[in-house]
Amino acid sequence: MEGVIALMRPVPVSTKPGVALYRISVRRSSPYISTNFSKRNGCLIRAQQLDSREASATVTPPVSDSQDNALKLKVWEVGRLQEEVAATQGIKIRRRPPTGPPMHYVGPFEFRIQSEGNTPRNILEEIIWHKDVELAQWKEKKPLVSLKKALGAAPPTRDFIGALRAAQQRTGLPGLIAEVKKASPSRGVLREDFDPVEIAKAYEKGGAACLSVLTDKKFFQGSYENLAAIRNAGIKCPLLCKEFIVEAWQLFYARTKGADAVLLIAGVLTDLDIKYMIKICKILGLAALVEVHNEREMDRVLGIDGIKLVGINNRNLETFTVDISNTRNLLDARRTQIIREKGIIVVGESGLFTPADIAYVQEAGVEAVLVGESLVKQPDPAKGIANLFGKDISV
Ligand SMILES: O=P(O)(O)OC[C@@H](O)[C@@H](O)c1c[nH]c2ccccc12
Repeated sequence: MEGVIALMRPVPVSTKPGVALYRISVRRSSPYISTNFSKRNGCLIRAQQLDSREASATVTPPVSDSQDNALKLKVWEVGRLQEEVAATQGIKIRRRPPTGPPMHYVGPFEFRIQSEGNTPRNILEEIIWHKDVELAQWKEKKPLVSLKKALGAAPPTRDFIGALRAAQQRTGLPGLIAEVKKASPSRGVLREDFDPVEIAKAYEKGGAACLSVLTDKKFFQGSYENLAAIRNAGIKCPLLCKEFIVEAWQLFYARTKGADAVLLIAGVLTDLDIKYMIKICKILGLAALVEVHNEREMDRVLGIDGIKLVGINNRNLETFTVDISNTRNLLDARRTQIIREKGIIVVGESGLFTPADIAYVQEAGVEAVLVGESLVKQPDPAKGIANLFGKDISV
């Protein structure tokens, strides 16, 4: 079941008289299910599967002669299957309907009707749907082949996890991932005079082990230019590309912009997606911070091999409520045992403002923290770090 992933936008790749060949790409993470279909005598025939991984969708001859309708039907069917897979894993975030909101026709008029099915149900879903639209444009501009070429020119990766461990050993406090974050949907603009490189330098000076750089433009006013600028400014802290990743293409892109680590959100990605992306991260030398928010997500992630960094987000990305006791609640004795056995580092994320907050999550078992708002709002973010930890951790 997990091999079934939502399709498809048919792209004509060649047209000979009587035969039309289409490339059909899956919507989700997986380049391995790009499949060619050809149309002969009004029927769709699977012509070639480009990779050995199974794509379970098969195309049956369309009932009508309209190839377009048949494809749309398939898109819908496979999309439904994908949602079923996600639902069995407790994932509530749906992916954008691949064909966009459905059209309705009344006589000669054509219009879209808003319904539960074509309207995002919460902010995270809205972000993910917008990401799908953005991605379609980016991939057109920079197809995977060109990104793969650009990888050769990317700066080398630095050891994100090693930097967190070293900081924790040096200070006896959780290693700090300081976030370069201009704005967020829940808090609005956090800092008007936002100079990402200056902030990053201040974080490094203040003792941050690693940095997190928001790259989402629409909702967080971030950018990949910020990521690349920080990387090129000689900052030594390893960098996390803070993005809403739904496709493997984004991993390649992040790497070409100098990322050392990426975020994978378990509330958005199925187990299969996570496993697949972790493999690609390994190939690219990227660390993966896999983020969970609830017990179900935590247990899914603890069941996946190869994960070394798990973030517990204290903020619910669907409702924006923040509760730092979430970190403690998810780290009960049973899970803590698994985490120790697997050598996982847990990162406490969001809503950390005071030395008492840091002590609280450290007591709960985290070895690293991810902090944005409370640092970025300080006139001098380096001093902000000392205030947050209750002491200077730069030396
Ligand atoms: O600004 P805060 O409350 O310190 O939070 C930082 C970080 O945890 C938060 O930005 C975050 C955690 N997970 C995310 C996923 C996407 C965007 C942002 C986030």
